[in-house]
Amino acid sequence: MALVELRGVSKSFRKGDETITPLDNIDLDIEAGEFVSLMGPSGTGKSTLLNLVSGIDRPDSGTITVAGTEVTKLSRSKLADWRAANLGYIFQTHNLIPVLTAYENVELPTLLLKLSTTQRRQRVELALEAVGLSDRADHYPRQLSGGQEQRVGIARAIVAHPKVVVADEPTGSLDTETSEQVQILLQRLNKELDITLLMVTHDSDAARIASRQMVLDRGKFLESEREKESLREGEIGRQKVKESGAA
Ligand SMILES: Nc1ncnc2c1ncn2[C@@H]1O[C@H](COP(=O)(O)OP(=O)(O)OP(=O)(O)O)[C@@H](O)[C@H]1O
Repeated sequence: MALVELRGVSKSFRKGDETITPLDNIDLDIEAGEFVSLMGPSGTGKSTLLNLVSGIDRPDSGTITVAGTEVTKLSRSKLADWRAANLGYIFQTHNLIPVLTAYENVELPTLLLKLSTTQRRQRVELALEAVGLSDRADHYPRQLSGGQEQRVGIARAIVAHPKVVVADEPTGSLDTETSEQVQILLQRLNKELDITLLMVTHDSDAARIASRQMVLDRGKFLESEREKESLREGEIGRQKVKESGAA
């Protein structure tokens, strides 16, 4: 069985009189140790998919199983504990708490786990070390660069040793150089720490660092390389227009 398994998953939302179906009866298998990137036009349901895999939202139909646990069957209270122990979430804007130091921000998810003080400290120190920020442990977010803040966000996502880490446009608000550093870091975490990653991105360079590249469009995953490539080219075109300030 794959580490993440989606079977017949559908999700719709109502917008006024209209029903939109970002995910229409989709299947997905992600094996342990894989790094999967997910691209697709804006509004196609990429974030919706991450929210379902992480149990933040529930599908209308279908099942989602992560590391043998059928997430779709868990009650709301069980889901919170399950998520704390099994799932890491990297946001586009790191969402760090400004009044807490880097160390305290990374420590937060571990407070939901049954760990001794020593175990907790070791986990936080290891996570900060993994992202190369041991020397910034006492710094507050405002004392860090954008790239360093994102690395703290990544340390926070991996500190509980989750089975899966989902990332929603982790390089979306970074400049090119910092974005490349974060991409290298994610690739290292995947290869060296064997962290299974599902990353949504609009950046085709970031998508290429993944071991498998998927594209979602109109409720379905695109299968053929030709379809995927033409969609990616469309994304690059849109990105260039945005960068030139024409949009
Ligand atoms: N809670 C909600 N209530 C109503 N509509 C929603 C909700 N969440 C998402 N949607 C709609 O579902 C569609 C898919 O949204 P989603 O955020 O998953 O897209 P996306 O592919 O991540 O987009 P982007 O690339 O712009 O971030 C959009 O039309 C969005 O407006």
